[in-house]
Amino acid sequence: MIKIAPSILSADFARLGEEIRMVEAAGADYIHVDVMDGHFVPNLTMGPPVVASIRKVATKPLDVHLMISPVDPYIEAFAQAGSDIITVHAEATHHLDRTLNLIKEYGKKAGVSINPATPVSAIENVMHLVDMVLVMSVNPGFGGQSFIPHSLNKVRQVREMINRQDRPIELQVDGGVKPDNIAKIAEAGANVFVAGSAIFSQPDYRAVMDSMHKNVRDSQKNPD
Ligand SMILES: O=C(CO)[C@H](O)[C@H](O)COP(=O)(O)O
Repeated sequence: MIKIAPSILSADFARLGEEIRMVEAAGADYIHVDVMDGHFVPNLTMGPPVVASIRKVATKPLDVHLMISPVDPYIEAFAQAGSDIITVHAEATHHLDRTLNLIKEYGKKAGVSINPATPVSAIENVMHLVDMVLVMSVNPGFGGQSFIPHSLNKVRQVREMINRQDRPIELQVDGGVKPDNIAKIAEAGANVFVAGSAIFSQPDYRAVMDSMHKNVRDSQKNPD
């Protein structure tokens, strides 16, 4: 079973509530919220007040991806705004263990993300603290970029690290995920797929998500 997390970065912000209801009705498992600060990444998006507004509309878990540095001073605000999963970047904090513990102190699921240039070894000593690992398959900052092929090796490496743990940890991939590459990413070991432009650029959100599920199912039936 795979999960799909539409990234609202590519939604029509003037109709955000309606867009969230539409992707949920079309089969979204999580609502992926990209928070960017114009410092850690070269773009600005939204903060806790927007997450709090989304919380009133969304029925699915809010999967909040913080691309901000510093990050610790903002964990409380994003937790209180109604985030369910808070993911931070290994590159964005000097004390990753402390940051992940802070998320857990607020009763939230903790995710850790690594950029394309960061080796998986950067997170091996915090695996016992995380509920999700997010492998970025583009350099974060913008939707609509192309999937970086060497990310597949990192997904395989993280899957091996997860398999060595004694509890389930989700493995999410974000950036350039499309119906035509999702099966390969799933084969590498990912189970949660963030997709922004692939979904929101199409008129029929359900058709895109259905084709993602179908392509993964077909490749599992007929592995090459
Ligand atoms: O975190 C992100 C960018 O930093 C976005 O979630 C990601 O890029 C999704 O967009 P797309 O599916 O269009 O690549």
